[in-house]
Amino acid sequence: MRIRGLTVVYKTPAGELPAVRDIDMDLAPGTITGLVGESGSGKSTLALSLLNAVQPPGRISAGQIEIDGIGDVVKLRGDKLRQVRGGQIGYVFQAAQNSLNPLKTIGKQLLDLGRSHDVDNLRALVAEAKELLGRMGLDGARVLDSYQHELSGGMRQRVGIMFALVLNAHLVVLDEPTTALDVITQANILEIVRDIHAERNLTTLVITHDIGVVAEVADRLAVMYGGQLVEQGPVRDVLGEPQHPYTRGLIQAIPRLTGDISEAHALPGRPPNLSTIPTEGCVFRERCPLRMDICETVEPPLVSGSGRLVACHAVADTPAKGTKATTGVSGGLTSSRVRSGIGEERAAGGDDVNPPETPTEEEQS
Ligand SMILES: Nc1ncnc2c1ncn2[C@@H]1O[C@H](COP(=O)(O)OP(=O)(O)OP(=O)(O)O)[C@@H](O)[C@H]1O
Repeated sequence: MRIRGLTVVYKTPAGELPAVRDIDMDLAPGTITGLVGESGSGKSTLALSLLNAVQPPGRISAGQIEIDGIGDVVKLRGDKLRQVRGGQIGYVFQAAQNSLNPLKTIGKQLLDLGRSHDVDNLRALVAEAKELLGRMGLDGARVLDSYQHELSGGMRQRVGIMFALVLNAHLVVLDEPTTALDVITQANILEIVRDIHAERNLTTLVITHDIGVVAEVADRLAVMYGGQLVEQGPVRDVLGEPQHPYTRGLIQAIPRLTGDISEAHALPGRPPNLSTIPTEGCVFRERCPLRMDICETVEPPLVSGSGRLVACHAVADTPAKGTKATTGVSGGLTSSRVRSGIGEERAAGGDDVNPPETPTEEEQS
């Protein structure tokens, strides 16, 4: 999946405001990408766009979402769009454990899904559902005969995953798959996500505000703030050596089991909402310890280096003359790896480092 220039706006009393702005992102086949960010950063809006399922008062106002073999999802309408949803892209909704129909058994809901996708062989569909549920440690026949209130939260979440996969989707989006589950069930669900992803060679996007979840399952990590992607890269690199001050802040806010508890620092301030997202300059500057004058007016481009994409003036450049760089985040940000990556692009491409249209093969791997 290649997302280019994706912008999604919501109609508000102050006019249409972007919740997702000019996003470029690739989901490479066979990878699990984690998308993290605080509440309100635009994760669910981005995820719904992937199915062209943003509802009024929202709409996709610009961009393309190309999927191999399908084309641009943004342009799909009617029957074709309905077939792609579920058939090619499976979606496990936020709080999936509460999104089942309370008045119908799971089996009845499965048959409804099959009929709405013109599945001829409903018996085979039921067999596939049982097999998937069995694969996730459940008694398929019993679950299909149950109403949602007869199942635990973890069981319902597994039913949600079954619904996303039963039509053989190859691209799967899981929105907060483990929220509201206890830690044991959480670990269990993540193991299932990993196993089924590998077995079926899926392309998976896991949306979460919990970096721990991403560390468990993802190959790649994308960090979102104020409707924009501020850092992307291989999960180990981003977590091991975060470069954007927001990513660093998110990681520093996690309390450790070992070491000094006082080492965990909450990110100061609050994330912006639609009406307070800055319309020029850097979206993160209000909370940034490395804020410089340039951040007020110039939006930092997403710059690539060493397989990483980062949108930060402080990472991309030494502070320009006359700017006031505030220190406070140490290490990593000015690492020679980033500098040399950016330096190489400058040498090759002139003064301006523009966001790359397509990440290189090295970046994707
Ligand atoms: N139907 C809507 N109408 C107006 N604004 C909306 C609507 N849905 C979302 N928004 C706004 O869009 C922004 C992004 O919301 P979104 O739900 O995509 O974020 P999120 O990162 O998924 O948050 P959460 O983790 O809380 O679900 C927020 O400022 C939110 O208030």
